[in-house]
Amino acid sequence: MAYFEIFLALFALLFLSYYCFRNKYGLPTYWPFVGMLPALLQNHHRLHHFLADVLEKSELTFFIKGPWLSNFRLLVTADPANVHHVLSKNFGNYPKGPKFRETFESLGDGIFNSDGDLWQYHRNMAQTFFGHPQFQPFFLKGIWEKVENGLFPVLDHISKQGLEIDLQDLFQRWLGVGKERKLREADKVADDFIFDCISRKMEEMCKRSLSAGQNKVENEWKLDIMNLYIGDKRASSEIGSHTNKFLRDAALNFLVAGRDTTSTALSWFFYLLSKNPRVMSRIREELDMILAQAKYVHDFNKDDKTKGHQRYNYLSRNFAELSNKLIYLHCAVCETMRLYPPVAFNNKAPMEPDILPSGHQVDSSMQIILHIYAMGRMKSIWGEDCHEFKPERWISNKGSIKHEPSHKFLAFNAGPRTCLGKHMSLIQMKATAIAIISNYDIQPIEGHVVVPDSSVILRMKHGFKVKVLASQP
Ligand code: HEM
Repeated sequence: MAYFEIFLALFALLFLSYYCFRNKYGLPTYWPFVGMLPALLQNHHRLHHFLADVLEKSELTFFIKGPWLSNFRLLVTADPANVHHVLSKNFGNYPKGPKFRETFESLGDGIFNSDGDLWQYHRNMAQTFFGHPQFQPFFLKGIWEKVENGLFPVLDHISKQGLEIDLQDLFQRWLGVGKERKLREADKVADDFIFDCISRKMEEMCKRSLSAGQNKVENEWKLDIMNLYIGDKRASSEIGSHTNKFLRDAALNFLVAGRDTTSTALSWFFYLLSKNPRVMSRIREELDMILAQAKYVHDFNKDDKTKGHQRYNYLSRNFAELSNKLIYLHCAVCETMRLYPPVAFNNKAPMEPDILPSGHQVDSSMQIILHIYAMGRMKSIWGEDCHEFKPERWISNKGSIKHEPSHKFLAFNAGPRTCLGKHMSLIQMKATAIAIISNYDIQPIEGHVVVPDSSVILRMKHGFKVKVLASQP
């Protein structure tokens, strides 16, 4: 009997708490002792979507409080004015902070994990490297080689054998072909690989500087970012000595920066195309129109089975001159990253108390989450049709690409820490799209469910299962 009474009392307490504390607007409830933890746990499998719902209902900013006595206090925002304030206007007050560093400890002292002088140092090095006049042609040549030697043979094999594959997995492997792939396997292997590269580079550089003129050596170094670091004379005085560990951290950060983001973006791009055949047709039309304008249609006939291949050959050989004509393709790529930004959120730690443009007060006991995924799905930012995949929203009345400010389209971050690989990855995605769209049809496997994971990199939780067919003329 006593048990029954205890049970009744507990039940009554729970009911009363629910009645008193539940949030009537569908927002997470703040419970005694446990704070908002229950709502987060209940939605952990669809966290980004859940937070987007919450932000839509709460004028774009919401304060999440954890259990009593814990210091779990998160201000989540999708408000472009707040984003602009944190990432640009008051940039100095919002470093990544020590918690970010703890979470991503394996990235060490690389650019992602650093603030202040160390960050500025890495940023300058990377800008010198990516801004080198030889970089762009060097990078483009690398992409086409990777497509022809790495991607086509695999896709041909898959299509001839009629195999089912996970496209997300394929992109991840393809962009991590060869030595880089080892990075995925384990931290230890990653370290061994990078340390090995560093010592080989140091040896090579010593030999070269003994045998060649100094000017020639310096020009070559700039095409390899690690050589740039190793050869940097300011290093020891400005940021401490260039130990192998420091060089390893620098290298790992650049490898991680480009690989997972671009492969994730490409996976969502082909997923959205498979759901929107209209967009796929418009991209093909655009490619054909570019060929027609270039008077490259002379020996095509309608049933020419090599048409796709010829289209690819022409576009890849002339990509540098033609890339600014790929307007619809560019818009489709941006639209993909609006709905599925490869980096789902950005984390900041205020140093001094501040008031955000939305009126929310922040201080050093909190973390701020700039929710990039949610930002792409807010009606107040992108309009009533914000959940639709519509590349046209990126095209201006004059037919050119519409510029959206980076604090509204945050996929590549904004302000002084804007992504340094933005231009590069857009080129890589458009080139890969041309290669695949010209030569293959990607057919999703029926019944396979594609949903985003809850992690910071917005990967597809169960991948993207497809068949690859050689494309019909
Ligand atoms: C679709 C592809 C890409 C997307 C969506 C993307 C997105 C981003 C985002 C959101 C950040 C800010 C991260 C943070 O502050 O925590 C970032 C930073 C960065 N990205 Fe990218 N990125 C992409 C490709 C690349 C590529 C190919 C590179 C070249 C290696 C690159 C290099 C960097 C670097 C060096 C930073 C650090 C900038 C800094 O802290 O000053 N990214 N990127």
